[in-house]
Amino acid sequence: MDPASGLPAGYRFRTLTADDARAATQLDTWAFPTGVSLDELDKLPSPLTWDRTVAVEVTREDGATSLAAMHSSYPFSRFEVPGGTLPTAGLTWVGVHPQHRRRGLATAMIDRHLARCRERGEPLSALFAAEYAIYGRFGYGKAADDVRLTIPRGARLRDVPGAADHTVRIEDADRDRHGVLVDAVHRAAGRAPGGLGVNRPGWATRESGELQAHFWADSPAFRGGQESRRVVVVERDGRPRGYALLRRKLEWVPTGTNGTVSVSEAVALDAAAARALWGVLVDLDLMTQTRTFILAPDDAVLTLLENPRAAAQQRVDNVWVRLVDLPVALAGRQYAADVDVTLAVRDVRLPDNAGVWRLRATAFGPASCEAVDVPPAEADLALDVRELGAAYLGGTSLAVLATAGLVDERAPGALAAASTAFGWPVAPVCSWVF
Ligand SMILES: CC(=O)SCCNC(=O)CCNC(=O)[C@H](O)C(C)(C)COP(=O)(O)OP(=O)(O)OC[C@H]1O[C@@H](n2cnc3c(N)ncnc32)[C@H](O)[C@@H]1OP(=O)(O)O
Repeated sequence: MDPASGLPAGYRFRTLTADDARAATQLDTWAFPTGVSLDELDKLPSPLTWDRTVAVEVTREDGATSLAAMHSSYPFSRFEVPGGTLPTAGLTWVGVHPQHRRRGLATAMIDRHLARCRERGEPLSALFAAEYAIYGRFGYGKAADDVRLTIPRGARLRDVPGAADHTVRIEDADRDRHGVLVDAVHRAAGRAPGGLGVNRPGWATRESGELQAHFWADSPAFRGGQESRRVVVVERDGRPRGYALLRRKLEWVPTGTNGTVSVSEAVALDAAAARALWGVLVDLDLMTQTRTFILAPDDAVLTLLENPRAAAQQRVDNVWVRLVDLPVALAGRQYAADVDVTLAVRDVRLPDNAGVWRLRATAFGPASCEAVDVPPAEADLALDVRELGAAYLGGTSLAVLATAGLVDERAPGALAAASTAFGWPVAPVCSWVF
C-alpha cells in the first residue's frame, strides 16, 4: 500500500475534468447496472462538480490507463442542521469497478474525501447509502428516515381553513418556467417547514448549476413507461405556496383502468397549501393510487389523511451524516434544551475528533464545544463518532442508541438530558437522493 494515498500498489488518484464525463459514466454503469445504455446516459447533463470528482486510475497490462474507481461530492454551502446551516460535502458517485473491488479502493477514497472536507472547511459530510452496510465503518451514522406512501385514490383529507383559497396549475414541468419557483419553495420549506419557526435538518438545496441541469433533464430512458414529468403548483394571492413533481401511468384492465401517480417531490409551505396540494394529488382522473417518493416521517399528509391506515407506508433510511470537524459541527447546531455534558468520542479514521469534549448550549440558543482534559472513563457519555452522526440531525435518540449498547452513560441523568437536547421538533429529511 502507498502510505501517501492509502491505495494498493499500481493505483493512483486523479481529479477528473469534464473531458472524463463519458469514462466516469461508463464506470458508473459498472458499479450501478441499471440497464440504461451508456449512450443514453451520456446525453444527460452530468450532475458532477468536476474539481470535487476523483478517480482511481490503474495501468493495464497493455499500457493503457483506465478508471478502477471514483467518487465525487456536491458542495452544499447551506445544509440544514438543527437551528442553522453548515457547509457540507454530499458524498456521491462512489463506485468501484467489480474487477477491482475489495482491495481497499473505497476505503482510500473515503479517507481522501474526509481529509479534503477538512481542508475545505466542511465540518460535515452527508450521503445516501446504496447499501446499509457500507458506511458505518467510515463513521457515517444513519441520521434520518423517510416515508414512502401508496395512497388510494379519493382518500379523504381533513379540512384546513384557507385551503380553498388556493389556485392550482397543472403543467408540463419545465426548468425555464418552473425552476426558480421550485427552488424558492424548496429552499423556504427547509428553513421553515409548514410555516413553523424551526427548520428541517437534513434539507439540502440543489445548489450547483450542474445539479440543477441534471435535475430538470427528463430523459425518456428514465421514465419506466410513465409520461413526461408534470408539475402541480398551488398559489395563494398569486404567490406559489407549494408544488409537486409527478408522472402518471395508465393501464387499461378488464375492470376499467389501473393508474398510478408517482410523486417524486411534494413540498408545501403551510398546512393550507399542503391540503390544497394533496387534494389534487390523490384525486386525478383515471388514477387508482398515488405513490410518493421521499416524504418526511412528519409530513403534513400523514396527519391530513382521515384514515392513514388506508395508505401503505414504507420507512427507508434517508440521509447519513459524518462529523468531519467535531467541535465545529457540535457548536454549529442548536439544541432543543439546555445542556452541559462531556462526551468521550472514539474516531479511528479522524483522530482529531477523538477525545473528551464538553458541549454546552442553551435551548434554541448558542452552543460551544471544547476539548477538555478529562479521562475518557470519567466523561458523562461515551460513544463512537458514528453514533454522534446518527444523533446529529435530531432524528435518532441517543437513548435509543444506548438501548443497543451504542452509547454508554457514565453519569446518571446525562443520557436523558443529552437525548432531549439533541432532539429537534421537526424530523430530519432530505427530499431528494444525491
Ligand atoms: C454515497 C454513495 O455513492 S453510495 C454508492 C456506493 N456504491 C455502490 O454501491 C456501487 C457498487 N459497489 C461498489 O462500487 C463497491 O463494492 C463499494 C464502493 C461499495 C466498496 O468498494 P471496495 O473498494 O470493494 O471497498 P473496500 O475494499 O475499501 O472495502 C472496505 C470494507 O468494506 C466492506 N464492504 C465494502 N462494500 C461492502 C458492501 N457492499 N457491503 C458490506 N461490506 C462492504 C469490505 O468487506 C471491507 O471490509 P473489511 O475492511 O472488514 O475487509
